[in-house]
Formats: sequence, structure tokens, C-alpha cells
Amino acid sequence: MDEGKMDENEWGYHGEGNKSLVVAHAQRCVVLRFLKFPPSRKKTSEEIFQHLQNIVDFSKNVMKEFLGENYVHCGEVVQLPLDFVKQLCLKIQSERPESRCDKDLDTFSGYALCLPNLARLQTYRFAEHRPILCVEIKPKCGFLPLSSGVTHEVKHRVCRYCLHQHLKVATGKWKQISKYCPLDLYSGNKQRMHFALKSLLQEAQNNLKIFKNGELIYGCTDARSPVADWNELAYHLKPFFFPSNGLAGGPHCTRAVIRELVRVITRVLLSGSDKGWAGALRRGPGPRGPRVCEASPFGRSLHRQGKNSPECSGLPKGCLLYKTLQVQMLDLLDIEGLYPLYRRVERYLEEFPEERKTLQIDGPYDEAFYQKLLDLSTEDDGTVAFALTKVQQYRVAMTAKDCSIMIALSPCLQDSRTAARWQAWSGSETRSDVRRVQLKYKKAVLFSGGPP
Ligand SMILES: O=P(O)(O)O[C@@H]1[C@@H](OP(=O)(O)O)[C@H](OP(=O)(O)O)[C@H](O)[C@H](OP(=O)(O)O)[C@H]1OP(=O)(O)O
Ligand SMILES: Nc1ncnc2c1ncn2[C@@H]1O[C@H](COP(=O)(O)OP(=O)(O)OP(=O)(O)O)[C@@H](O)[C@H]1O
Repeated sequence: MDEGKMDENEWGYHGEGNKSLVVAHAQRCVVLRFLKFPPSRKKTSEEIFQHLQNIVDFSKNVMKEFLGENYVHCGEVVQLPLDFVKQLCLKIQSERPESRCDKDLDTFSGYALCLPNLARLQTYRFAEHRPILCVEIKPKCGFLPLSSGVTHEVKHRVCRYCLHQHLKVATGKWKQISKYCPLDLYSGNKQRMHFALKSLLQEAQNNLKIFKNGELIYGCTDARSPVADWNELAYHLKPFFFPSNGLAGGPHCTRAVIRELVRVITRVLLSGSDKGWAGALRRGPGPRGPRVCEASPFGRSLHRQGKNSPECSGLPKGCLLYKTLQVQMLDLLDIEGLYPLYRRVERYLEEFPEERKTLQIDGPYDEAFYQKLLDLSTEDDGTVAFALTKVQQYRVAMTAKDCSIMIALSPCLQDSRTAARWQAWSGSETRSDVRRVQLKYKKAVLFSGGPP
């Protein structure tokens, strides 16, 4: 990218979350990710540069190590002409959902992250201009806390996502409670995973988006979004899955297309053999305790059938969901068990503020930082070192609990390797290849945002 010659007309609004706003280049497969702040929060250019560099280092030296080379895209910090950023900000303002406008794009520093556009990434094995479908899932936390430090008994029975649903509907953030439960998705049981994905398709909230050739075709921005229409989605997807079998429109076609989509996503989520710490981690037979959330309709039906402890998790060890779950489970203590340790670190830093740097509280997120995270001991010896390790592991776990998995699908030519089989683009039945499963990471700087 030639940062010297930037034209705002070549970029368009792509999406945003709570902390950043993303614009995509119209032709090239790149995006720019800008930080956002409340209007009153003034940060210096140097602070913003450091924040972005920390995100890159955290992705490179921590998340990549945990999840494996192929799944994490770190990007790079770029400096852009201020005039370009200001014009871009004006250009996209009208496309931003109202609920996100409490924060403004950073137009003062000129710094942003440049990343591959994971919604339309092409790889060498695919001809240019091949259609691309991208499914983005934010699965959230996939286990119930086991820690004895948990004081609210319900947290051992109902997962955080499902508990949160009640709050979100009560506060008007979303219109209705979703039937999606992360524990179903992470179960590794195909039937439960299908149920979870169908539930996400019914009530996408901020947990599911679908892009076609980089354009958002399914998902909601806030509670005012129009009701998601499966017929419209099926219309977009039919050429990917059933290009020439003559299925007309109508409910039968819609159901068939949705079923196929769910089947393919499940297959992708269960595939993968990329190496990474979490894949190699040995923790005995897997999580103990209940693996079903009582709030999930699927969980309740298992309960009615007297199957409280379904089969062991069927997640294959190498698959991305397995690895993500292992990293999430670095949170061994739950926030209730963690908080006293956080306070121990905080008190120490109040007394010895100069130690902040030596302890790598705000980075650098380098090899030494990563090595400390590998100590999984739970024996509290009362030291600041122990407390800090648990706090840093919690931060990594939080990143994995809030990450999105971006799955790009594209029909391909006959290929002896890998993946899902469906009616291919050309019309004859050939193999289609799932190209990549992508993760994007957010939480790089936690201490700057207050207590975890
Ligand atoms: O706490 P949660 O589980 O509600 O997660 C927050 C997300 O809410 P969700 O429940 O997914 O709608 C929240 O997402 P939304 O703004 O609700 O789309 C953010 O992802 C937030 O991350 P950050 O602190 O801004 O970096 C997330 O906060 P963290 O807890 O990951 O810091
Ligand atoms: N590299 C990328 N390629 C394509 N789309 C992306 C990329 N990075 C982010 N996006 C899109 O932009 C949206 C917002 O980005 P992101 O989730 O990183 O924001 P955030 O503010 O950090 O999120 P949160 O609300 O979880 O804190 C994502 O949901 C995704 O659709």
C-alpha cells in the first residue's frame, strides 16, 4: 500500500465493533482497522501507535503461538495522511449504525492497522474473481466455570452467553432471546452443532455475519435491524451450493440451502490440523463437570431424556474450536477467583509504580511474555508473580472468548485434497475446498481499560 497516495473514494465502510472501525479497499483485498474512542477521551498519537503495535505483537507472539500459524493474521501498523483519514471519516459516517456512534474514529493520529480482508481473501490456488463467501462467527465462551471461587451457583449451570441474553433483551440491545448456546457449538456433536448454527442463523445478533464477495449479506447491526430473511439468504447462497440442479425458489429450496450451509460450516469447524500450543496441550480427558447449559433448548431436551452428562466432547484435537476452547480455559479461576489476584498486582504497582515496566504490564508482548503464560500451576504461593501470571492468562482467555472465526468458502476446481463436497460452481459435482479459517484478535491492552 502506498500510504503517500491515498484516495478515500477507493475505500468503503466495512463494519465496526466496540473498539474499532474497519474500512475495506474496493479492489484490493485489504482493510484498515482504526481505533475508536469516546469523544472526550483524548489520546496522543504516540499512545495510539503503541496501542496498535501492542495489538500486532500480542497477535504475533501470543495468539499465534497458542492457536497456530495459519489462523492468526497480525497485520501491520501504517501511518496515513491525516487529510485522507478525515475525508474517509466524513464519507463513511452515514453508514455507521447509530448504536455505535457514541465513539468516534481516531482521525488525529493517522495510525491504523492494515490487514488482509478476510471476507474476500484470495489465495494462489484460486483463480482471481472466483466468488467468495465468508461466514463470521463470534462463538463466545464455550465452557461453564468449574472454579470453587464462583459464588453464584447458577454460573455452574447456565453459561455466560445465555445469562447475558436476559440482560441484553431487558436493556433493549436485542429484541429476543437467542436459542444459540456456545456449549452446543463447542460440543463436537454434529446434531448439537447444527442446532447451534441454525439458532445463530435465526437470531444472528452480533455473533454471525455472512459476506458475499466482501459485501455483508446477512447479519444485524442493532435491535432496529430488519428481521433476517432466510429466503433472501438462500437466494444469495444457492449458486454456491446448488448452481444447476434446478431447485426453484420457495421454502423447500430455502431449507435445503440453509441445511447445506450449516453442514459445511460444521465440517469446517471440525477440521484443521494446524499446529499450535493449544493443540498440543495435554490436560487429561478434557473439561470435567457439566457440558450442557441448562438454558439451551437442546440442553433442556437432553435433560428431559435423562441425558445430563452426554458423551465426552467430540471435538477433534487439531480443530480450531478445540484450540479456541483450550485457550479460553486458561481462565481457570473465573473473574471471581481472579479479582483478588488482580488486586494483589494492583496494590503492588501502587507501591512500586516503577516495576510496571519490568513486569511487562503494558508489554512488550514478546517471547519472554509468552513463556510466562505457559505456567499452568494453580498453587497460590502468595507472590505477585503468581498473581500476575494468572491475570495475564485471563487476558489471553478473554481474547479467545471474544474472538471471531472467519470462514472463507469458495468453489474450486477438482482437487484431491481436503474438505467439503457439494455441487460446484461449474454445475458438475466436484470438490470444493475450504480455504481458511481465520481469527481476528482484539484484546491487546487490558490494563488500560480498567479492571478485567
Ligand atoms: O463481556 P461480553 O461477553 O459481553 O463481551 C463484550 C462484547 O459483548 P457481547 O456480549 O459479545 O455482545 C462486546 O461486543 P459488542 O460491543 O456488544 O458488539 C465487545 O466485544 C467487548 O469487547 P471490548 O471490551 O470492547 O474489546 C466484549 O467485552 P469483553 O468481556 O470481551 O472485554
Ligand atoms: N481483517 C478483517 N477482514 C475483514 N473484516 C474484518 C477484519 N477485521 C475486522 N473485520 C470486520 O469488522 C468488524 C469489526 O471489527 P472488530 O470485531 O475487530 O472490532 P472490535 O471493535 O475490536 O470488536 P469488539 O466489539 O468485539 O471489541 C468485524 O466484526 C468484522 O466483520
